[in-house]
Parts: sequence; C-alpha cells; structure tokens
Amino acid sequence: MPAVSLENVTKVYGGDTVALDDVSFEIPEGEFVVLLGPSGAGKSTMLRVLNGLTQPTEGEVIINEKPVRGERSEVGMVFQMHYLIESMSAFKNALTGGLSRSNVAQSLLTMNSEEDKRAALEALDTVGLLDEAGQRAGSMSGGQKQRVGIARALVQQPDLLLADEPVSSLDPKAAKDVMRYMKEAAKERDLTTVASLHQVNIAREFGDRFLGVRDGELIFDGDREDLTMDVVDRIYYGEEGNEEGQNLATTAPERGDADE
Ligand SMILES: Nc1ncnc2c1ncn2[C@@H]1O[C@H](COP(=O)(O)OP(=O)(O)OP(=O)(O)O)[C@@H](O)[C@H]1O
Repeated sequence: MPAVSLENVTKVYGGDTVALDDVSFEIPEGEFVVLLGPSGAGKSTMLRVLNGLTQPTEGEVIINEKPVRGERSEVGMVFQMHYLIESMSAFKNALTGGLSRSNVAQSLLTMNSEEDKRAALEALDTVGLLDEAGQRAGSMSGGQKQRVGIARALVQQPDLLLADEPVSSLDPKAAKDVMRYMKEAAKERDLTTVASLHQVNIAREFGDRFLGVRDGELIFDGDREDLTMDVVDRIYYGEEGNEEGQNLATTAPERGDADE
C-alpha cells in the first residue's frame, strides 16, 4: 500500500486556469521525492492538494489509505519563508509544531507536555541545532532558521513531509546543508517527503525520485539516472527544448515560460 497516492487529480482555479491536469502517481513510504517544474507549472498547487489546503476540482488524494479532506495534522510543511516567531527561541519555535496535536489553550499557556518538549529537543538534534536550542530565532542565519522550520514540522510527527522551495532564499552551501539535514531526518524516521526545488543540481544530489511538472501535467517520473539534461530541458522549456543552450545543471532559469 503506497503512503501517498494522487488519483486523476485536476485543479482548476477560477473556471479556466488548469493548475493540475489529470495527475496520478503513488509514493511508497519513506521515499524522498523532488518536484521540478518552471514557475507556474503547478508545483505549489500539488503540495497544497497533498496537505489538504486546496481541494482538487476532480480526483482524489489518499494518504495512508485515508482520503484527504481539509488540512491534515499528519502532514508537516516546510516553507520557503520559514515563518518562525523571531523573538522566541529555536526550542519554543520547534515546540509550536506540537500545537496541532495538543490542546491549543494548554499550549498557549506554555503547558506543553513533556512528550512535546522531548520531541522538540530530538527534532533540533536531528537538524544539528541542539546546542542552539536556547538561541533566539531572530538571531539565526537563514539556513539555521530553515532547519528550525524542519524541526518544527518534525515535532508534528507527520506521516508526510512537504517542502515548498525550502532552500530558494539560501546561498548554495546553506542550501545543501539544509537539504542534507532534511534528507537525514526523513531517512531516520522513514518519512515520506515531497520537496519542490528550483536548483536542479541540488535536486539531483538529494532526490530518490523526480516528478517533472509542466503546464499542470506530470511529464516526467523517474530516478536520478533517468533525469538526463534532455529531460530537464523538456521540463523547463517544453518540447522545443533549450534552444539558447542555457546550463540547467547548476541552476534553473529565473522563471519558466509556462503561462501564468
Ligand atoms: N489561488 C489561485 N487562484 C488562481 N490561480 C492560481 C492560484 N494559485 C495558483 N494559480 C495559478 O495556477 C497555476 C499554477 O500555479 P502554482 O503556484 O501551483 O505553480 P508553481 O509551479 O508552484 O509556480 P512557482 O514556482 O512560481 O511557485 C499558475 O498559472 C498560477 O497562476
């Protein structure tokens, strides 16, 4: 039984913008999947239907045998912007990941359970920030903040981890560090992960499997060996290919040529 399946999912916004067009795939438990595609291809929409924030117009999303209807607490999210509370410590920020599971009133009164506190410290350890647990989030580097964001998602004890362009705002070294920690966290917990990335070289380094989306359609589904430069060009430039010969091995284009 797959951990995640999309069955003929179509999402139409406003009656005429087809963001996802009859997309189907299955992801086995523990797989680390990278979503590639130009700007406007439908990557964020795919992540949003996976966590139930957006309802498909047609089709079904199933996570651990249950159809997704509305936002699910067992789906953890890591965002491009980390959305941390900058005045609070890394530890307190990680703890907020437990909010969706525990009683909100209790959490607001900072009566977090011992279990949540232990989970927050374990998650900070997983992302290499145990020694910085007491540090104010606002004083951390961009990469460290993103790692706290990952820890917060882990505290939620999700069945599925989704990351929407988690390293877009980071320099290449920090981006690789963050991806390394995310991959290790996923491996340690056998956590199914779907991350959208714009940096093809980073995607190639960390992904087990790659889904290529273009104009709302799933046009590629394969492993690292299958992800040739021709395939990358087809994902970003379409059937006409990359006529200007830009090198996508190191970076994706600033923006794709998909309709927006
Ligand atoms: N809430 C919305 N209302 C109307 N149209 C939307 C909405 N969200 C996305 N779209 C449209 O759906 C299409 C897919 O957008 P989506 O944000 O999923 O693409 P993306 O691949 O994540 O792009 P990017 O890499 O720029 O974030 C685009 O044409 C976009 O303009």
